[in-house]
Amino acid sequence: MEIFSYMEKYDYEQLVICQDKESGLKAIIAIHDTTLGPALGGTRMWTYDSEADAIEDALRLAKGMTYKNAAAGLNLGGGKTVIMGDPKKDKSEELFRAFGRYIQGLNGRYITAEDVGINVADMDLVHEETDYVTGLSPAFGSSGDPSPVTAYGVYRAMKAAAKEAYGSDSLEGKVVAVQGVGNVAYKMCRYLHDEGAKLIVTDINEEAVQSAVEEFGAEAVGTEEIYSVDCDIYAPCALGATINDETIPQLKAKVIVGSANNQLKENRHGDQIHEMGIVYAPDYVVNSGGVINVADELYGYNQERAMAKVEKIYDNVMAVFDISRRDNIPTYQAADRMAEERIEKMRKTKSTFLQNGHHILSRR
Ligand SMILES: NC(=O)C1=CN([C@@H]2O[C@H](COP(=O)(O)OP(=O)(O)OC[C@H]3O[C@@H](n4cnc5c(N)ncnc54)[C@H](O)[C@@H]3O)[C@@H](O)[C@H]2O)C=CC1
Ligand SMILES: CC(C)CC(=O)C(=O)O
Repeated sequence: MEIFSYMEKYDYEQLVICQDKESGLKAIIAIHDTTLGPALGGTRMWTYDSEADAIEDALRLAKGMTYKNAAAGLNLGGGKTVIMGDPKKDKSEELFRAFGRYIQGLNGRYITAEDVGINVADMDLVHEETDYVTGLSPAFGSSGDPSPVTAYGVYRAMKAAAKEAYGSDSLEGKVVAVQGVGNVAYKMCRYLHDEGAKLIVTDINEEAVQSAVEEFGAEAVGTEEIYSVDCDIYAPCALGATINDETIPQLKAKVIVGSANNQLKENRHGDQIHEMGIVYAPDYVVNSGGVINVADELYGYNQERAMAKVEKIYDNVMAVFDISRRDNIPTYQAADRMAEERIEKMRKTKSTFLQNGHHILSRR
C-alpha cells in the first residue's frame, strides 16, 4: 500500500507507528478525522499476517469510527489502534503501559477503549500511564466492558431492520444465523433467545458454540456453512469483510444486521445486496452502543444517560432506511450521508473563532 496516497484519498489526519523493544509492543494508531472532537476508538490485538495488513486494518477501522461517532451524534472524531500480537500469549503489563505512554504523548487527540482481543484489565493497565482511555473497571467510576451495551444496541437495530423488512419488529420465530459468538454476539443471542428467535451459530471457538447450543438451544454449523443456511437474518459478529463476492450468492437471509466492523468487503457489495432487496442495517450505526457507552465517561459516567442514547440506535437505523428510500440509494450510502452531513455542519459551526477553544476533554 502507498500509505500517503491512501491517506490522501480518504482524508486521514495521522498514522502513528509505536515500537517498544523491551515489551515487544508493535502498535499502529490511526486518526482519521477530528472535526467533531478528539478521536475515540478501540484497540484491537490480533495476529496479522503482515505489517501492511495491520496498517490497512487500523486505517479502515479508524475511518469507520469517524462515521460511527458522527452518526451516533457524539462530539468525537474517529481513530483506532491495532496491536500486532497474539492476545493469548503476548500480553504483559509492560506492553500495555508502553502503549499507554504513546497515547499520552498524543495529548488527547486520541482516546482508546477495548476492541477484539482486549479486555477491561488491559485498559486498566493503559490507564496507569494515560487519562485518554475509557472502558475502565467500574471501580474507577467508569463504564466497564462495552460489549454488553454493544450487544443491546445490535438487538435494537435488528428489531428496527425486522420492522423495515417484515412490517413488525418482533423477532419471535425469526431464524437468525450468527457468525461468531464472542463477547458481543453471545449477549446478543440471549436477547434474541428471550424474544423467541431461533439461532444458528458458528465460531472457530468450539467452547463458545457449545455454550450457545446448551444455553439457547442453538443449532451449530461449520464456519463456511453459515452463509448458506436457511434463515431470515444473517448476523455477522466476528471480523469484517464477510459480505463479498464469494458469500453474497450463498445468502438466503432477507436481512443483515450484526456487530462486526467493516462488513462490506467493498462498497460495491453494498450496492449488490441492495439490488437483491436485502435489508442491510449499516454496521457502524448498528454497533455504536459500545462507543456511546464509553464516550459517556468523558462527561462523568451516567448509565441512565448512556442507555437513553443507546435506545436511539433503533431510530438511527430507521432514519438510515428513510434516507435510503428518499434518495433512492443503498443503505450504506444513506448512513454515510447522515454522518457526512453532520460533520460538514459542525465544520462550519467550528469555523467561528474562539479565544481558548473548548474541548470535550476539559470537562473531565
Ligand atoms: N466489543 C464491542 O463492544 C464492539 C465490537 N465490535 C465489533 O464486533 C465484532 C465482535 O467483537 P467482540 O465480540 O468484542 O469480539 P470477540 O473476539 O469477543 O468475538 C469475536 C468472535 O468471533 C469468532 N471468530 C473469529 N473468526 C471467526 C470465523 N472465521 N468464523 C466464525 N467465528 C469467528 C471468535 O472466535 C470470537 O468468538 C468485531 O468485529 C468488533 O470489532 C464493534 C463495536 C463494539
Ligand atoms: C468498542 C468500542 C468502545 C469502540 C470501538 O472501537 C468500536 O465501536 O468499534
